[in-house]
Amino acid sequence: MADKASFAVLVLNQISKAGLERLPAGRYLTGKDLAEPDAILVRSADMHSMAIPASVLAIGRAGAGTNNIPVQALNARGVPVFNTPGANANAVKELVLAGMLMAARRLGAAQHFVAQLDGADGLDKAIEEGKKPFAGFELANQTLGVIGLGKVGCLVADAAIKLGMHVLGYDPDITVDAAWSLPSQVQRAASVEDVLRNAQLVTLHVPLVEATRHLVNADRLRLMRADGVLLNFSREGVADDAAVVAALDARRLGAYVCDFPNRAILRHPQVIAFPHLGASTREAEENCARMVADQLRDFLEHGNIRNAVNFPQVTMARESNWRVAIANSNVPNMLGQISTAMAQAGLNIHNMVNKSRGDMAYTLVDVDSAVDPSVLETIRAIDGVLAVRYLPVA
Ligand SMILES: NC(=O)c1ccc[n+]([C@@H]2O[C@H](COP(=O)([O-])OP(=O)(O)OC[C@H]3O[C@@H](n4cnc5c(N)ncnc54)[C@H](O)[C@@H]3O)[C@@H](O)[C@H]2O)c1
Ligand SMILES: O=C(O)[C@H](O)COP(=O)(O)O
Repeated sequence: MADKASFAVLVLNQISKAGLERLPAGRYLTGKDLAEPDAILVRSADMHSMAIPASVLAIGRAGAGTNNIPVQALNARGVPVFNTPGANANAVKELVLAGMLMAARRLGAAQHFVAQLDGADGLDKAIEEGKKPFAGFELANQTLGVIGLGKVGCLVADAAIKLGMHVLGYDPDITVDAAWSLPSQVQRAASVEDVLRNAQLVTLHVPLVEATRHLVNADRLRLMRADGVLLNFSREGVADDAAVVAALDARRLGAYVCDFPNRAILRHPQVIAFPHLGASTREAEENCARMVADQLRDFLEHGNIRNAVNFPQVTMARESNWRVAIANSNVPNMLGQISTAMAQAGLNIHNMVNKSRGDMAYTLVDVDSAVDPSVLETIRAIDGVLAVRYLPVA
């Protein structure tokens, strides 16, 4: 493990230099072979099967989805999992637009047709004759259903309105900010079924959790129009791909645009698949890397928590040189026990913030003098305390 004034950060995926540069070399050691890291930076690497070292204090996901990270197990260790809400949303929106246009105008098949022409005499005739199967439809005046109106879904809805489409949106837990960001023309759907029944194109922008696994399944696919287009830029598993292929084969669905190829959909003529490219733009990679590095650094050095998927937002400006950060279960009398332990050690609390989210609570305490290690041990021993860190200003 790095000494007190520095931190080791294990980097599991390619993270943009723009972000790694925010972790100054004098204080941060970054690399892919660190045995006892203080933190881990990750994109889509699967961490479920990985033994996460006991030294790890935080995980930073340079992106939105955290289904590749064992968040529940990390809760029990009091380890926050940071992500970067919105930092790659524009990149995904643009690829969704590309996917809709590719499906509507049959661009993949049309390009394939041109690529296999041999350029011999009669090329013009071959082109004019051959283009007939690729006539498509225009997006303007079509209805797009957007399931999940978070950072990506709201941008997609807005872009679709600007293209002259009608938009039907569904999100039972839409945030106030997201609702404010939506154009007034977006219609509110009552259910997933409502969207599938009434939209020609349907795009999915929900996280993969147990409640959204196979959100679009065989029964629900039957509600879609036979020439309908389903777009999945959420995650593999949000749509039941076997059921999608069955619907395509039975001509009950027109096309499937998907960012998560797998054996079920590979080489299907009505599938347009990308190799998980939604966030793969220079801009998105830089945005995500910068955002996650800044959040990780603020946590490691000051205990502040911004954009953790499993912790409340907790930030407090430094007003003294001695800070203690405590993660604990959200149960009664934790604050009382923590402040009693401090008072019994003669520590005067200068400033304090405590917030909870679900089962998790987090406390930052600034005190007026240095904290003896024995006080930290006393706090660690309190039933329900998950993690304790001492963060003196060096
Ligand atoms: N293809 C890619 O490269 C790429 C890039 C970014 C995000 N994603 C995926 O897209 C997901 C969404 O990204 P985001 O940045 O918009 O996240 P977000 O957290 O801002 O939005 C997700 C929205 O889904 C809503 N939701 C959850 N369950 C729902 C349900 N059952 N029905 C309808 N809405 C539901 C939530 O209320 C939230 O508003 C991510 O979790 C990730 O899996 C993929
Ligand atoms: O959830 C996300 O942010 C995207 O799926 C991006 O994944 P990536 O960082 O592996 O490109």
